[in-house]
This record gives sequence, structure tokens and C-alpha cells, in this order.
Amino acid sequence: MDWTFGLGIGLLVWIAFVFDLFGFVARDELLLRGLMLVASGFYLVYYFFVAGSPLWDALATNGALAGVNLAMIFVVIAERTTFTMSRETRDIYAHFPLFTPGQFRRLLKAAEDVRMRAPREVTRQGAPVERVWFLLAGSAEIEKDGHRARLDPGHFIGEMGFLSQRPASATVTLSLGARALAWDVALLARLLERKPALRVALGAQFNLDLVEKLARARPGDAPV
Ligand SMILES: Nc1ncnc2c1ncn2[C@@H]1O[C@@H]2COP(=O)(O)O[C@H]2[C@H]1O
Repeated sequence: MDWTFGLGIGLLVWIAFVFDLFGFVARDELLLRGLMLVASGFYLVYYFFVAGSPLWDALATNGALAGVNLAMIFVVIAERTTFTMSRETRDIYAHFPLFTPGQFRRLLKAAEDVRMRAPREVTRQGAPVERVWFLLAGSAEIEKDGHRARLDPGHFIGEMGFLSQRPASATVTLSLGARALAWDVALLARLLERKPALRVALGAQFNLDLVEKLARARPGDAPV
């Protein structure tokens, strides 16, 4: 095949070099990977045509690298978008605006989705918090020092004890038919240790939840 175009097949290597160069200065992982993938394409064409017969070793190794890069591009896209989430998962994700889709998937994977077949006490005032809960549907009754209040869906339960490493500040009972996500505190702590970005996101989400709970209370309200 005639590759001269007046410039020679070596032009492909220079074009690939420009894409690689822009890739190396890109700060965004997806952009970097995309540019490197395009560069790989030019290299592969070059290796195919540069000699009398294709340079199979170079084609195989560079092709494999391009394949891995392409797979990682799909992973990064999945981490950044909600494309692959079911409608139900997307509805739950709406409660977690401070998480990237990827962080949310990780958090959800560590959770148990529990539906209450009977009212269930999930924290007891003064006792250690065993699980952090997020109420998705139904309601919860909060009882503290004889005062009662209702908690609606969209709030955490047990986050105060988890954050402060103190016993539960109130007794909370989930209603019959309620649905909640539950995280074992030891497993959650381990997960957050391994994933610092997730720890930051969950910390911010807890803060937001506490602000909403505080905003509902009026000065002089009963403690719950
Ligand atoms: N005033 C309040 N308003 C809303 N939720 C509360 C209030 N007090 C306690 N809770 C919740 O009840 C939980 C009891 O266990 P924690 O103290 O770990 O975390 C507490 C909060 O999730």
C-alpha cells in the first residue's frame, strides 16, 4: 500500500505522538485515556503497514494495552454516570447528592436492604450502635428520655453514634413495612478506611443530614 501522501508513513507516529502529548498533560483521567486510545490506533496502523509484513509482536502488545485502556474507559464512564443503574437504584441515589455514581455504588454494595415485617428497634439509647441505617420508606419513631418524635424517609439513623463513637443518643424503632439500608458499623469503618474519598463524601452526607434534622427543631424543643 502506498502510504507516502508526500509525507511518508512515519507521519502516523507523529500524529500518535501529538495525541500522547496532549494525553500526558491532561488532568482528567477520561480525557487522558481517550487521547492515549486514539494514539494507540495510529500506532497500530503504523505497525501494520510500516514493514513488508505486519509487526505482529508490536501489534499484539500495543493492541492488548489499547484493549485494557478501552475497558478502563468503560469503568470510568460507569463510575461517573448513572447509565447502568436501575430506575430503583437511581431513585435511591437521589438521596445521596454528595456521592459520585461510583462512590454510591460502592456504598450500596456494602449495605443490606431491609424491609420490616414487624416494628424493629434499631438503636437503643445508651447502647452501642451496631448498624447505621438509612430510612428509604415508612417511618421511624425516635424516643429519648421519654420524649417521642417521628422521623421521615431520607434520613440516617445511628450516624451520630458512628461519627462520635458514642452510644446511641435515642431509641429508634422502624415501623412495620418500613424499608431501610443498613451498614454494619465495623464493615463500614473498614470500607471508609480503604476509600478516603468515600469517607469524605459520607461525612459530608452525614453533615447535611444533621443540618436538616437540626433545622427541623425549634429552640426549646424536646431533645428529640
Ligand atoms: N433530634 C433528633 N432528630 C432526628 N434524629 C435524631 C435525633 N436525635 C437522635 N436521632 C437519631 O437517632 C439516632 C440514635 O442513635 P445515634 O445517636 O447514633 O444517632 C441518632 C440519630 O440518627
